[in-house]
Amino acid sequence: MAMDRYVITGGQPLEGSIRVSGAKNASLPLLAAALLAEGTSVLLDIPHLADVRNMLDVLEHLGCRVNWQDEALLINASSLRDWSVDEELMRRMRASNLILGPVLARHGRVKIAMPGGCAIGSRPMDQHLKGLAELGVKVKEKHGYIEAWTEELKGEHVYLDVPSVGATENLMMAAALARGTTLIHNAAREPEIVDLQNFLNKMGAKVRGAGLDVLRIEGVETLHPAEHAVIPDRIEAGTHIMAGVITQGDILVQNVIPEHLEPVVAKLRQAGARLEVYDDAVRVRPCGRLKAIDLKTMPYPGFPTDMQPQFMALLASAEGTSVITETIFENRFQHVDELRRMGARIRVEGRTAVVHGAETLEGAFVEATDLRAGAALFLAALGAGEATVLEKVGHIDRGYENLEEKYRGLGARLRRVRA
Ligand SMILES: CC(=O)N[C@H]1[C@@H](OP(=O)(O)OP(=O)(O)OC[C@H]2O[C@@H](n3ccc(=O)[nH]c3=O)[C@H](O)[C@@H]2O)O[C@H](CO)[C@@H](O)[C@@H]1O
Ligand SMILES: C=C(OP(=O)(O)O)C(=O)O
Repeated sequence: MAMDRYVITGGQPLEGSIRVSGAKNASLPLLAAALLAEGTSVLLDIPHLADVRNMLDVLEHLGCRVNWQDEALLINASSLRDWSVDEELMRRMRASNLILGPVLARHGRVKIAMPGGCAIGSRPMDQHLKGLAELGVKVKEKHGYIEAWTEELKGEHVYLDVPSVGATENLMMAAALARGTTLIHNAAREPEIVDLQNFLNKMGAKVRGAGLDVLRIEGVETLHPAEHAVIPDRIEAGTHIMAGVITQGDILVQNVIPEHLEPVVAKLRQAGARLEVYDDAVRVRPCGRLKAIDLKTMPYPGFPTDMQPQFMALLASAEGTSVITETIFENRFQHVDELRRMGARIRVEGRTAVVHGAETLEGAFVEATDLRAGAALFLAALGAGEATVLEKVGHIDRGYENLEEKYRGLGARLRRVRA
C-alpha cells in the first residue's frame, strides 16, 4: 500500500464541478459475478482504484483474462484454472471473499484464506457460510482457510441474522446457478445489491426483489456474459458534497443518483447545509456554520456507516454537541484520535461518540487508519485554516479515484508527496 502523504492547505472555499466515478462497492461484486459465465463480460465505468486492481489480480489468478479497452473493462472467464486463493491475495482486500459464491457455482469447489478482521471491526463471515450451507455446500474452516465444496447447489430458504451486504451478494451469485428457487430473507437492501441483480439478470439469471428485504432467485442452468455500466459511487458523492459544505464552497457534484443519497442529504440539511438536488447532480451552496445533530448508522436506507467518519469531521466544528452512534462496525472510531489532533473535542463511550463542536479545526500531522477515516481527515484538512499533513493516503486510494486531480479542479490547495 502506498505510504504517500497529502499536504493540504485548507480554508479555501471550493468552487466548480466534480464528477463522481463508478461505485467501488458495486464494482467489486460485478467483477466477481463475471466469473459465473464462460466468455467475455464488458463492464463500463469501473473506477481505477487499488481495490479494483486487487480484485482483478484475484480473477487473473483464478484464470480469467482481463483487459481495459479505453474505459471498458473486459473480463474473459472462459477457462478457470484454479479454485483457491492464498493469503497474500486475500489479505489485500476483504471483498475478495465475494468469489466464494461464483467459484462454487462454476466449479463446485473453492478454497480461500480467511479475510480476517480489519481496522474497522472483526467482520465475521458466518452469514456467508451459513447461507451457503443451506444451499447444500459443505464448509470446513482450518489453518486460516475456508474450504467449501458441493455436489450440487440447491435452492433453499435462507434467513440472514444480519442484513449483510457481502453475504447477500455471495448468496445471490451462488443461487443464480442453483437447482430450484432460493429465497433470501432479511437481505441487504443497498443500491449495490440492485446493481448486482441488474447485471445478473442481463447474464440470464432470474433474480427479483433487490432493494426489498426478501430476494427471490430462480436458479438457471447456465449464464452468459453481458455488458453493464456500474452505478455512480454514492459514498464518493456524499464525501464531495461534504467537502463543499465544510469549505463553505459552491460546487456541483455530478453523476449522482439522488435517491441513493437521500439519507445523507436529509442529515446534512438537518444540520443546516444548503443543497439543491437535481436529476443527476447535487449543488452545494455556502451555508455558514453547521448546527449539531444526532446521527446513527443503519443498514440502507439508513445513514451509511461508510459516511460516518466524514460526517463526524463536519460536526467537529458545528455549533453545539452532536451524538454519533455507530451500529454496524464495532471499531469505526479510529478517526477520533486523529481529529482530536486537529482541535476536535470528541469523547467516545462504547459505540457512541459525543462531539462538542469547536470554533474551527486546526492543521496538524495526522494519519489515515482506514479508507473512510482517511476521507474524514481529508475533509477536516480542507476545512482547517492551515496546512495539514495527511499520512498513509494509500488507504484513501482504495476508494477515491483521481482525488488529487478532482480537488485541484475545485481550487483546493493540495499536493501528494511520494514516499
Ligand atoms: C465491498 C463492500 O461492499 N463493502 C461494504 C459492505 O461490506 P460488507 O459486505 O463486508 O459488510 P456487511 O454488510 O457484511 O457487514 C454488516 C454487519 O454485518 C456483520 N456480519 C457480516 C457478515 C457476516 O457473515 N456476519 C456478520 O455478523 C458485520 O460484522 C457488520 O457488523 O457493507 C458495509 C456495510 O454497509 C460497508 O461498510 C462496506 O463498505
Ligand atoms: C469499509 C469499506 O470497504 P470494504 O468493505 O472494502 O473494507 C468502505 O468502502 O468504506
